[in-house]
Amino acid sequence: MSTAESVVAEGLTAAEAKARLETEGPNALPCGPRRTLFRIALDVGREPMFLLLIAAGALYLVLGERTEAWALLSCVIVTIGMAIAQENRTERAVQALETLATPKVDVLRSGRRQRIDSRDLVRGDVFSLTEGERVAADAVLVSGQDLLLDESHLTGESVPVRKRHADRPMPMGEPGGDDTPFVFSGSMVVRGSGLAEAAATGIRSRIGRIGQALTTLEAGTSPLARQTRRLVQVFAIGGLSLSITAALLYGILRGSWLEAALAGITLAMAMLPEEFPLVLTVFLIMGAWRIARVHVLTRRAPAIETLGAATVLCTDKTGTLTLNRMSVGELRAAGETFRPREDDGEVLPDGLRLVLETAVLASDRHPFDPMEQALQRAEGRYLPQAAAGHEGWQPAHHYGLRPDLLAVTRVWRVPGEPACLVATKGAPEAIIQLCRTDPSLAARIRRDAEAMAARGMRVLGVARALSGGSDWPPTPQGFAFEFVGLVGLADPVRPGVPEAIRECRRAGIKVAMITGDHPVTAQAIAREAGFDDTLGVMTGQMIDDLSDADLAGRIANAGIFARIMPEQKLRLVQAFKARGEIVAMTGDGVNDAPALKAAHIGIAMGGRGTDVAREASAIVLLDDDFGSIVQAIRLGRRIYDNLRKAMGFILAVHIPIAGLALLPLLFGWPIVLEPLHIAFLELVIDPVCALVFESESEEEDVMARPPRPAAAPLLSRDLLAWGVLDGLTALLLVGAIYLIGLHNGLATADLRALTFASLVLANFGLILVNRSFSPTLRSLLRPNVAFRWVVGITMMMLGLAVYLPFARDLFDFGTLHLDDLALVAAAGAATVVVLQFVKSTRLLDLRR
Ligand SMILES: Nc1ncnc2c1ncn2[C@@H]1O[C@H](COP(=O)(O)OP(=O)(O)OP(=O)(O)O)[C@@H](O)[C@H]1O
Ligand SMILES: [Cu+]
Repeated sequence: MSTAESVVAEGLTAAEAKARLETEGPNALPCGPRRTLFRIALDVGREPMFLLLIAAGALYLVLGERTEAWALLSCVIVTIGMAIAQENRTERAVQALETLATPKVDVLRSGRRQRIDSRDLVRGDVFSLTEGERVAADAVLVSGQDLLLDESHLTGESVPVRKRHADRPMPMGEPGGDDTPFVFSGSMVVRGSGLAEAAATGIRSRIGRIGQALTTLEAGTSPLARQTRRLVQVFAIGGLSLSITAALLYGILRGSWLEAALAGITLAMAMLPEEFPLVLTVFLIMGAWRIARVHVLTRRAPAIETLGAATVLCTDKTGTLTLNRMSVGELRAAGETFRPREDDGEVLPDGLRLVLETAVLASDRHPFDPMEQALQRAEGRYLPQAAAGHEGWQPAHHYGLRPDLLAVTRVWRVPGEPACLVATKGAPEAIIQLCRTDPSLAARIRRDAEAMAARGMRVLGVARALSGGSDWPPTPQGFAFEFVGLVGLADPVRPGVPEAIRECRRAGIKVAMITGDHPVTAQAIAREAGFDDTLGVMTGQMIDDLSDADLAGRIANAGIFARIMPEQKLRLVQAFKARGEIVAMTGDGVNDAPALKAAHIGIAMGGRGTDVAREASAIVLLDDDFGSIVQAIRLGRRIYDNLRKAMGFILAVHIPIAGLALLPLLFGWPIVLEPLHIAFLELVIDPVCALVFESESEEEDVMARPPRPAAAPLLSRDLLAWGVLDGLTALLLVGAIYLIGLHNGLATADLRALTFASLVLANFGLILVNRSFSPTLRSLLRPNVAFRWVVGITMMMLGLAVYLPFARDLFDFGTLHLDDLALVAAAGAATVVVLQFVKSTRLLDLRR
């Protein structure tokens, strides 16, 4: 404390702090609204099915039919359960940023140390850093002992950085790099302690600014959820008006208003499209699970539907397209070239020793970076003596990678030497700049570097300098560097990537590479990976020089974006979006977060990504493999297809149910479907049947057709027509059986059992013809385990309902005889035959 007090005597006074708190706001990040249990209960209570069941149950109670009433009310529990399960799924995206806030902090106010809520910390406050705690605000360190901070949430660098206190007041700087005095809100103090003067709090802090950028960008609501809601609305309004009309007619014609109400409710239940949202939720949850099996984690359910519509896929290069398994592929200096083949007895030419040695000296001693690891391995192989010789050298200083200078510089104290050795490596342009080489040498270096890059290698320039003192210049530009040579690092393209890219191209998806690497390297890798070579290259510099409108115009002809800074990714996403593309984008760093959030599908890297990137993304790639993205897209298309099939099916099955509830009412025939039957069909049989589509395998052309237009409706005109046709066919067949039974003088209970069973069998027929968009017999018969299960379970439930005395009484079923069963089976078979014939005429295109 003694040092601290000498630097910052007193800290703020209470009055100053209070005034600042009022003008600048609390030191906290805004957090998203949370759903309360009350809200969920309220939403469930508004479910129409819930209300109808309760109404029907209440009417039964009034009518004195206890058993029916309780059976219906137990269905209420089923709806509540389903609704809560559905609610629970929504937006569980935990805000990592929120949890970063520390609750308490020690501050120095008027010379006294006191503990306050971290919310109340203001700019200018002197506060303490403690091991194991997160830093409360962006601040300049004024005293500190042996401080190590984990800044990975800002830099993505998982190795903790060392901090050194400032001995004079200074403005805030950048995160990353050792021995700076700047600490940042949300970083973890890994070791040591200190005092710091707050420079920015709350939303003004760096993490707050990122959080700010994240919340101001619209994530966009799921178009599918919106469409489903509209579908439900249209159907519900239609169904309700029909039900009310029927109830009024019934009441007027027959005079019994209580029964009229019951009939109306029955009809409404029959037509209520409550399965639509249910199926959507289930398919998305199951879809998330399927996608997880190809090592892709879904964080936001809507991403699954959007995946299938993606038109542009922007991907990182290193680690996603390539293995990030670097090896030294070439060394060059003064006309000499060496390409390691890793044979025994290979020797490194003398003229290239210095290149490799210097490159290693410009690396961490225990490197984390795969490039630096590769350099160290090469040194161990070709220069074991040099590696051993550097053991005793002491690291003295370090300059990290910066957007404006793509180079890493390290200063070493050499035992027995008066001067320190400064080694640097980085992008050739950066090294040329550092060495201030004359134009002819610069031109030669560029030529060499490009020749190496053309072989797909990442090229680093290497330079060295000697430095006397211990007073290091603020930037590496302060040293007198001398150019040493070039190192090329090879990073093989991931196996499977060329196939995955070919698949994307066939599926009409444009793949764009976004890389920080040199354009020539990027192009070489693109060629190897099988990118569309008619597309050009754009660099970060070119992008900076273009207006948003020009960028959106030019971007269509580019497939490679090289020397891009993470901050520029957001503009690229927005330019693609301005062209109406559906953009999927990968990223891993903190700076990628706004772009990931802005993309339709943000894809974070699970392996090397930061938490912030993950939180901003819709999906996380667990194995960082490009191939997995393409598999996820393929699954996304399949899930969407299956969802459409299920929606078509649901539309269809409502028609016979509603028809059989309505027609007897109109014509004065015996009523066979009562609320309980309908509840059984609607809450048990239909949803279970709809599940068959979830496990339906993909259409043969799933990756051979262009992405569906983003605005394409879920139920297209053709699919709608097909669904109605399906339903009418089923109604016709089941209605015919009902009339045959009626004609043969069956008792109402027997007729009810017959009709109900035919309805279930016709349902199976509808499943079969809806399983594929294609009319081939093969697609009709392809295996689907779920279908067998559903048929088995449904038949069992039907059997129990018809033959179990208790259930038979509850459902008011008569007996089914053998000839009845034959008729029932015929209903199912006829549905398939008729509709399969219709499908084979190909008058309707169900695919879109
Ligand atoms: N450890 C390092 N030492 C020296 N230079 C480096 C180092 N890391 C990166 N560079 C330089 O900075 C450039 C950009 O690197 P960066 O890591 O930002 O690329 P990136 O965007 O991750 O690229 P990619 O898309 O290939 O993953 C590199 O091409 C290289 O020239
Ligand atoms: Cu329904």
